[in-house]
This record gives sequence, structure tokens and C-alpha cells, in this order.
Amino acid sequence: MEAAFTSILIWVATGLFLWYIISALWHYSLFYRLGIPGPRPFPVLGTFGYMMRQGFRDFQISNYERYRGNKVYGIFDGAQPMLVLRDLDMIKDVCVKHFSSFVNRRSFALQPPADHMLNMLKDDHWKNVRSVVSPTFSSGRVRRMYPHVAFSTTNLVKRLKESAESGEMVELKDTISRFSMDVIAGAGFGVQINSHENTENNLANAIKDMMNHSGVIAFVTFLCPWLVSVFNFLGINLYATKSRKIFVSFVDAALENRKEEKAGGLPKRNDFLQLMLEAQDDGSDFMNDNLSKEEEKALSTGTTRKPLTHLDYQGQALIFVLGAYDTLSSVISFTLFLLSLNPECLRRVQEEIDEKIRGKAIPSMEEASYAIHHDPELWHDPDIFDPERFTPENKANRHPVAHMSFGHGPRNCVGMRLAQLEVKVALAGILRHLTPVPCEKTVYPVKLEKLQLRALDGLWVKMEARK
Ligand code: HEM
Repeated sequence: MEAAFTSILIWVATGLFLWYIISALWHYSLFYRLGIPGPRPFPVLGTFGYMMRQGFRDFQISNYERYRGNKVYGIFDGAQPMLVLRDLDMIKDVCVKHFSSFVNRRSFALQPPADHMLNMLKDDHWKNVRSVVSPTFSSGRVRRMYPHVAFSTTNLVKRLKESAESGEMVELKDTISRFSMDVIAGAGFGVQINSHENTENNLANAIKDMMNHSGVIAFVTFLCPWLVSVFNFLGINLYATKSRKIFVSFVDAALENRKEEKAGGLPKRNDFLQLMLEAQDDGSDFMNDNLSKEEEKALSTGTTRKPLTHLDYQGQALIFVLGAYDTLSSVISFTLFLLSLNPECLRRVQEEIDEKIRGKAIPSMEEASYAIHHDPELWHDPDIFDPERFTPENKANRHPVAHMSFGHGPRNCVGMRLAQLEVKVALAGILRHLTPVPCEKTVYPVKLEKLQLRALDGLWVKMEARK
């Protein structure tokens, strides 16, 4: 009896194993069956193992080169098949011309409120939320966030001037990240902090803690998306629980507060939460100049606009933080670092800044994208720092989607105006008074981390006061 039971068990186990092997072979042969080339995938990890070994940039560049004769190639993020577009006309068609068939972006299994961030939303839910978030970043409203950017820039310049006086070396990514956090707290939530002097702010600490946790969680749920449904079912939240609660209660309380202030006729605040509430109430006469023709068309088709839910607001508060923290601190710190090594460019930028702002206030104001931005057939000497690439003449002479830092079409970066304002104000504020120069700790060429756009040895410079 026992022997018969054991033999049934062995048969069942063998059957299950064979079933798994056959279904895995079928699943992972998808691109092969479709005649689409790509690196060979393995069960569970898909092609993710290569990415871990090579780093995301080298993995993308090597595939981009290897499949040069093809418009697309296929990879597997764990079990998820992913078509990577490498042809510029096709990218334009997908992002702009045929947008209505490609509304959704790559999404990950996430828990609330992260699953309500704009970049994760699909179809009509995306349209509904985007139609509120887009006018939140109209030029008039971004201008209202400007005082927060200016306040944070003043604190940053003060910190850098002190370093210039003492002759201390400065790691730019760390210093600019503090500035980024100050802008997020101010322009996002109306909380003025100075992270260069005060590292003990509850909101800032909660945000930093949530971001530190997200890497590991993102990796695990990326490989096993079903885990998220299990944890949701069990009522367990995977994210830094204490910090998430602090953040979410802060957002809820701030929104309530703003509603009460409005009812009491108090002056309007100028932060993202306030502006989002106002955008929700916009009538049809509101002129949203953050809206391209394509975006207007994409948002106008479909269901009627519904009020955002609590989770929608929390999700947008979270993407405001995630969208604005690392991206902006990387852009500003790398730009300053590269300028310190290119004195001629630096001199011209400083001259331009002096000319533009003399006597005036600072003006208010998965495509294979990494590989495309480094393709020598599209960009002459792609690894050389050359801001001249972005003059109007040079822009006019290249394919309209060869540069896609903010994406293209109706689903491009909704925060682009704020990002550009922040970069311009910070760089102009710093370079007007200070000159970054290389120092003993400067390491160039920069060695980058495998999975993130971070310099392994830091971005070290010294600041010199301008005469
Ligand atoms: C230099 C800074 C930034 C860069 C390079 C950048 C880049 C991008 C890119 C490439 C996309 C995807 C576009 C696509 O899928 O076609 C995106 C989407 C997005 N970005 Fe940014 N971004 C930056 C700053 C910001 C800021 C400051 C915010 C908000 C305050 C923000 C909020 C968003 C949101 C919400 C989306 C999703 C849009 C949607 O799905 O409708 N970003 N960004």
C-alpha cells in the first residue's frame, strides 16, 4: 500500500515537473516562434541574469548593437516577455501616431498607494488621473512652485559657498540630493526644510526610508509578481510600513487642511497638493499649456472625468517624490561635474548666465533609450560631453525622437516643465557665484553602478568663488 502511494507520488511529481518544463519551454520560446531575435532566456530569471551580470547599460547597448539589422528585439523580465524597440520611426509610431493602441506602459506588481502612481495606471484610469495631473504642471502653476525652488537654491548656494571658503571637497550627488529633497518637501507638500543643516525632518526621513526599501522589494516582486497578490490578500504591506504610514497620513492631513483653508477663504498655497486640488476643479475654460495636441486627443476620447480618489491622490504624491528625486539630482550633479572637467563649456555657460540674469531675477520658469542616446550613427562621439548637440540647428538636423530623455507623445513625462525649471534655476544659481573645479578625489572617466545611474566613486569637485 505504502509502495503504491510512493509510486503515485513519484508519478505526480514527475508529471508536474514535465508539465513545468514543457510550459516553460513554450513560454520562453515566444519570441523565437514570432521570428523576433533576442538573447536566450532562462526559466525564472528570463534574461534578467545577463542584465545583473553586465549592468543595464551594457546589456542594452550590446543587444542594440547585436540586433542592428532589426527594428525590435525581445527580452524576458523574469517571466514577462518584453519587446524592445530600437527603430526610431517605430518608436514614434508607437508613442505618438498609434498611441491609442499602446496607452499602457510596462507596469510592476505593486501595493497601494504605489499601484496608483500615474506611471503605473492603465487605460481609462490613466486618462482620468493624467487629465488632472497634466494641468497641475501648466506653466502658470509651475511658476507658482518657483518660490520653493528658489528657496532651496538659496540654501544650496549658501552651502556650496561655505565649502568654497573652507576649501573643502564636495561630493555633488549627495549635496544635490539634499537640494532635491528640499524642493520635493517645499514644491510638493509646502514644507520648507534645509537638509544641508537639518537632517532630522520627519517627512524627509520617511521619504528617504521608503526609497531605500523600494530597491529590494522591487527586485523580489519583479521576479515573482504573484507574491504581491498573496501579500495583498493577507493584508501585509511590503513597503517600509512605519515610513509609509507617516507619508500617507501626512498627505491625507495636508489635503484635508487645504480643503478647510479653501472653505475658510484663506490664501492659496503654492505646492503640488494644492495645485492638484485646483486642477481637479478646473472648468472647461482652463488653458492647459502643458498639453500637447496629441495628449489632448488621447485624453478627450473615452469616459467622462471622475473625481480622484484618496488612493489616487496618495499615488500622485508618491510619484511626485519618486519622479523628482533621483532624476533631478543626477542631472544637476553630473552636469556640474562634467562642466568642472570642460572649462571652455563652463566659461561659456557662465557668460550666458551673467548676460541673461544681469540685474534681473532668475526667470520663472521601454524604448532602447540609453543605447539610442549612445548610438554613434545618431550622435557624433556619444561619450563626449557636448552641450552643442542641443542647439536649435543641431536639433533640427536629427530624427525627432533620437533624444527621448522625457519620452514622447501623450504619455511623456508630465513633470518635464518643473524638472527643467529646477535644473535651470539650480545651475544658474550655482554657476553665477561659483566655479566647480576638479580636486584630488575626482575620478574620471566615471565608473557607473551596474543597475543605477550612479558614480561608483562619487562626483567630487571643489567649488571656487567667482571674482
Ligand atoms: C530630469 C528629470 C526627469 C526625467 C529625465 C524624467 C523622465 C521621464 C520619462 C523618460 C518618463 C516616461 C515617458 C514615457 O513613458 O514615454 C517619465 C514619466 C513620468 N515622469 Fe518624469 N522625468 C523627470 C522628472 C520628473 C518630475 C520632476 C516629475 C514630477 C514632479 C516627474 C513625473 C513623471 C510622471 C508622473 C511620469 C508618468 C507619466 C504617465 O505615465 O502619464 N518626472 N519621466
